[in-house]
Amino acid sequence: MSEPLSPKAFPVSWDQFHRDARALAWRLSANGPFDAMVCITRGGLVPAAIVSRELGIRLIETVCIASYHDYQTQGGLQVIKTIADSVRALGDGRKVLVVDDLVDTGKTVQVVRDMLPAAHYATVYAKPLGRPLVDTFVTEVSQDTWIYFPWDLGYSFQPPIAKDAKG
Ligand SMILES: O=P(O)(O)OC[C@H]1O[C@H](OP(=O)(O)OP(=O)(O)O)[C@H](O)[C@@H]1O
Ligand SMILES: O=c1[nH]c(=O)c2nc[nH]c2[nH]1
Ligand SMILES: [Mg+2]
Repeated sequence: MSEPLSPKAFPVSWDQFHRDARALAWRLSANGPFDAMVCITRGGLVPAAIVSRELGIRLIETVCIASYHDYQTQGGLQVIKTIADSVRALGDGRKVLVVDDLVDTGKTVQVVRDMLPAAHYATVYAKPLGRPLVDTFVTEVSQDTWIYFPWDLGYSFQPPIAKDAKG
């Protein structure tokens, strides 16, 4: 793996992610009710499970987009699967909630906004460049921060902070 491009790290535990996703659901409860949810895979699958449970949303669809192919480097956006007809049949998306784990540059959310312009866009975390593209989020981190999600992490030895200390 190459050196991180973002110097700051924001690691998120499962507990913290659950709390933050539930906080997102609390905020969204003022905007609903929603007839359907679209989650942007894969990262959006996890908050989608938590938010749909809290808000009682049963029609859940995916839009499958990949863009970060090489760790922290964004490549061309690939739409692997577009939004299903069951959601398109609801119109321009006025009562549809679109969920993702985070918005960074905003390019991913923009692609979905072009498909469903009137939907409500929500992410758990946001960075400044992408923030204007979402309607609701919980926590903002700086643009030079990389968010480490619990599904990408494992337990490993941490060297002590002081260079001469022994672990
Ligand atoms: O705002 P942007 O700069 O477009 O980046 C945000 C997107 O990047 C990540 O997805 P990724 O493409 O890495 O795929 P994944 O969800 O399958 O991990 C993340 O889950 C967001 O969907
Ligand atoms: O795990 C991730 N952390 C991030 O900060 C990020 N930004 C875009 N894509 C991302 N994936
Ligand atoms: Mg994603």
